[in-house]
Amino acid sequence: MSIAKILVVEDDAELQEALVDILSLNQFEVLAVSSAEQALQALDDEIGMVFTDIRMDGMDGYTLMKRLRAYKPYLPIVLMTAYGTVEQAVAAVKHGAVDYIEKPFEAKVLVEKAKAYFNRDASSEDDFVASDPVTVQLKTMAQKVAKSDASIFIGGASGTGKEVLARYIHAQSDRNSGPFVAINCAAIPENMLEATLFGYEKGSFTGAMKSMPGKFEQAQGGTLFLDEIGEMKADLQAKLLRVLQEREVERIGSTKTISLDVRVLSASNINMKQAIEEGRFREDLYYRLNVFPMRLPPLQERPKDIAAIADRLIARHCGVSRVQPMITAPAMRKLLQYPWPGNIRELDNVMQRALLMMNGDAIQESDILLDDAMDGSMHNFARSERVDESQQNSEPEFEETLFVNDAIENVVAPTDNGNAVWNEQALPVDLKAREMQLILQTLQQFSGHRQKTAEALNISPRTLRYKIAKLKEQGVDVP
Ligand SMILES: Nc1ncnc2c1ncn2[C@@H]1O[C@H](COP(=O)(O)OP(=O)(O)OP(=O)(O)O)[C@@H](O)[C@H]1O
Repeated sequence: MSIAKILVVEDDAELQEALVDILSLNQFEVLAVSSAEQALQALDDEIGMVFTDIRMDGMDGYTLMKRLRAYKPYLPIVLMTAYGTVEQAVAAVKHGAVDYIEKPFEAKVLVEKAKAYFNRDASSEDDFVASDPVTVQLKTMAQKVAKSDASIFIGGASGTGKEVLARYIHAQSDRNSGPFVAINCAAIPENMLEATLFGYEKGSFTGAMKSMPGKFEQAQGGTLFLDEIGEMKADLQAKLLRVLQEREVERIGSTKTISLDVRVLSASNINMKQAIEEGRFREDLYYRLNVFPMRLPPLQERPKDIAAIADRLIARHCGVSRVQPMITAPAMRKLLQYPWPGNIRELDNVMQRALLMMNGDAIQESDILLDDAMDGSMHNFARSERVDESQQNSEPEFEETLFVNDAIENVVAPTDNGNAVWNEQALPVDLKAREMQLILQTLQQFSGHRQKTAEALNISPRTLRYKIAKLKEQGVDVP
């Protein structure tokens, strides 16, 4: 839960005290100051909303609002206005205040405003948003099964929310005061996965400088979530099965057994039945993990989730200090018509882009930049280049705008050795950055082979050379 506070700026001591009491009684954290100057000093990342008086000695509420806006463009600011200044307050709303309250006001009006603008339900990352009948049913099932210690296997494509569901099950269980430990079995180097899961003693292998508890031990009293379990190699599958059967673990290099009180949840996006048939996954282990199977359908199969999850993602990215924009009907229609191959993770990216693109207080259809449209633009772009080249220009024509350069700066993160690496997380919204990403991925795919990369991208080797030179200028490590 966020520790964000409401800042109250009021020079009338009695009124200030009353405001603090009302808000505190309604579970808000409050910080009160008596002047605009003090408010500017008090401003920090914990301030999630401001109620300010307008007429104060020194700097007035309007000026304060403008100054606050400069620091924090999305901070909700509510002006408290006396009779006679309402018109000005209305004008101020046009210039950035989210609302105003006319004095004298009832306590409930103050609380309503606080709830409306401050109460961004970042309530919990653990909450599993479900609005579609399919997921509503799944959620009800999760609540019931959470109360037992049964192992649950969650199937579903990448980005459908398997980890979110696992966290939700933990949160709903009697183990929720214990730890939730998640490990992605595919992300840990094969030779380290055993040590990571079971722990090791100092000196048990080269590099084991000190003893370390494994994920099983770390999850004592709580839940261990084994993600991408389908990627686990056969010998480790056998060891995992033994640990699950005996409910005890031995660290590598130790003969001491440690009893376990851990509930195991697991997930995979591969077809486990097929993996078993092909001998890649042990059937006995699968049945131990799969006491209670759950499956998250692709987002496309639960369209009623789209609006609810989009709202939650927006709230998450706006945090407590930005007014949450609404999604216009045409924008929502666009979201509903898209097939979402990347599921909720892709929806998340699209919402983040929309928040960057939007102007005003609502997300418009044009702010929704879908991946396939972006890839499409990339191909159109490549085609238009070929036309340029056929005109025998000595150098390809590119719109190298400042925006492009900014975008590249955002997607490359410098490393310790001064080189830059591609930072997928920081990928911004514009098409050029996507284009550059595509070039790098294709280069990697063909181990840096220029000719093959150019062919795969359907651009000429000369264009590719030009683009690589541009990337290198930006400090990107090109394979
Ligand atoms: N029901 C939901 N409500 C809100 N956010 C969700 C929901 N489901 C997924 N998300 C968000 O979508 C993103 C992907 O979810 P998650 O990591 O749980 O997917 P996954 O199926 O485990 O993916 P992978 O198989 O790639 O590990 C996360 O940002 C998560 O917070």
